Amino acid sequence: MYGRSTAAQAAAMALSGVRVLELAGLAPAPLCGMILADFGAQVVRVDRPSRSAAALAHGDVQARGKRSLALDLKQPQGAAVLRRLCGAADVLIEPFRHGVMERLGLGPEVLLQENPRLIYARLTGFGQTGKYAKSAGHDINYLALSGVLSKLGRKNENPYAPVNLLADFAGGGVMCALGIVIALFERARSGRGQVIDASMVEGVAYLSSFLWKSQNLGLWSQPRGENLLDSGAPFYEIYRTSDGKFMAVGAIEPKFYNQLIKGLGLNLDELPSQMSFFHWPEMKKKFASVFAQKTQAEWCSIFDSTDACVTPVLSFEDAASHQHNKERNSFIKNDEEEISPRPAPVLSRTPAVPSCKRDPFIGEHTEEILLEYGFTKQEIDKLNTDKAIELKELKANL
Ligand SMILES: C[C@H](CCC[C@H](C)C(=O)SCCNC(=O)CCNC(=O)[C@H](O)C(C)(C)COP(=O)(O)OP(=O)(O)OC[C@H]1O[C@@H](n2cnc3c(N)ncnc32)[C@H](O)[C@@H]1OP(=O)(O)O)[C@H]1CC[C@H]2[C@@H]3[C@H](O)C[C@@H]4C[C@H](O)CC[C@]4(C)[C@H]3C[C@H](O)[C@]12C
Repeated sequence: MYGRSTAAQAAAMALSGVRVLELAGLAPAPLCGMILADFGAQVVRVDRPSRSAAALAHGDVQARGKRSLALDLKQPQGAAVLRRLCGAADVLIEPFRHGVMERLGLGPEVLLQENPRLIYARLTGFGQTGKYAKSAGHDINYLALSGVLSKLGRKNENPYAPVNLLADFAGGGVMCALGIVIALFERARSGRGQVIDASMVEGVAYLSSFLWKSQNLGLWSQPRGENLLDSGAPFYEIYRTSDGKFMAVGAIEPKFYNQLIKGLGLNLDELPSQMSFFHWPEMKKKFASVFAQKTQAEWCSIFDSTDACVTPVLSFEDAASHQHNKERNSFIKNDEEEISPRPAPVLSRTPAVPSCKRDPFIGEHTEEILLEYGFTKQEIDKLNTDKAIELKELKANL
């Protein structure tokens, strides 16, 4: 089931024994559940029965280490099953708009009444209150409303959202996982659960505290795309090489900047001062013309052993096979030969031991999970007959 480590190491993981119910949703909640599973939690993903079209739309590519229970929450019997599961669980992650769980009779008041130790995590875009609480949205909308998107993008171009990494994942899935771990820690002292209102707008805004707190440092006094860290500075930029690849330059401090200039074969005395904003565009052109003269590999051989803060921009394939990342086993391969990043951070004594198994089919573990949570075979058969659940008979690969 687990990585190349032993089952004993898996049992020793930091979150071992924590029971999590993750209601199937889009991107952010599945990452939250995967993080908890990677660090040892027993995560059950509650899927819509596969016969529902919506089930397919929520293909969970972050399903590592999870099991799947197919349950129709729209049926009273289905909602009753979830209530019973929550009575014996530690964490519930719900990824729906405000009001959905209440309509299902599964709001926090009900579930926390029945299990005061439950940690009820509500991962939304806009939060449980406020003008947009019931509005649909996606990463780009939350990033926009947080103010962060206005700071991203090059001079004279529209603001740029970096895929759906910042709001969905950094400000959503990861922030929610942090909230759950904090609540679990607090429960060890108080014995009580609580509701986590994880808004992606606020999560990504919180991540940007440095931008807010550094407004008066002169770091952001220029228009977007003309500042030190937002593609304005020639020494904090990306340059194309002669073979059409790229090098990332982050030589901020003068001691590193001097090594950059040396590596480029330029003369510091013949260049404007490093922090001369006015000269940055012409310096950028100069650096670009120099980087364009050599291949990425040639620049790596020049800069790899220096503190010039210059690194190759690697594709996923190259990142997984890069010497540094291989030396640290930063990327792992599962039983299906799929490569993906290993869990981070690395804990020295109780590291994450990610599952190597393939992702679960919808409803693959319905019966196993219900039996584990105390349902009888008769109850399960009745639920199946009434189509409140879906049992997945794995067809033997004959
Ligand atoms: C890969 C694409 C997604 C990329 C990430 C994207 C950029 C994001 O930002 S994801 C973050 C979205 N926001 C949130 O998660 C915040 C909180 N959630 C919400 O705001 C909403 O859930 C919503 C806006 C995301 C969706 O709103 P929706 O109205 O659909 O849902 P809710 O209001 O929350 O209500 C849920 C209803 O469902 C009922 N429910 C839930 N569970 C069950 C259950 N077990 N049984 C029964 N019923 C259940 C619940 O009761 C609610 O019912 P009511 O409304 O009646 O109360 C992907 C984005 C789009 C995908 C494509 C698309 O779906 C079309 C194709 C579909 C096909 O099947 C597969 C291919 C697609 C092309 C598909 C491919 C990809 O998945 C996408 C591109």
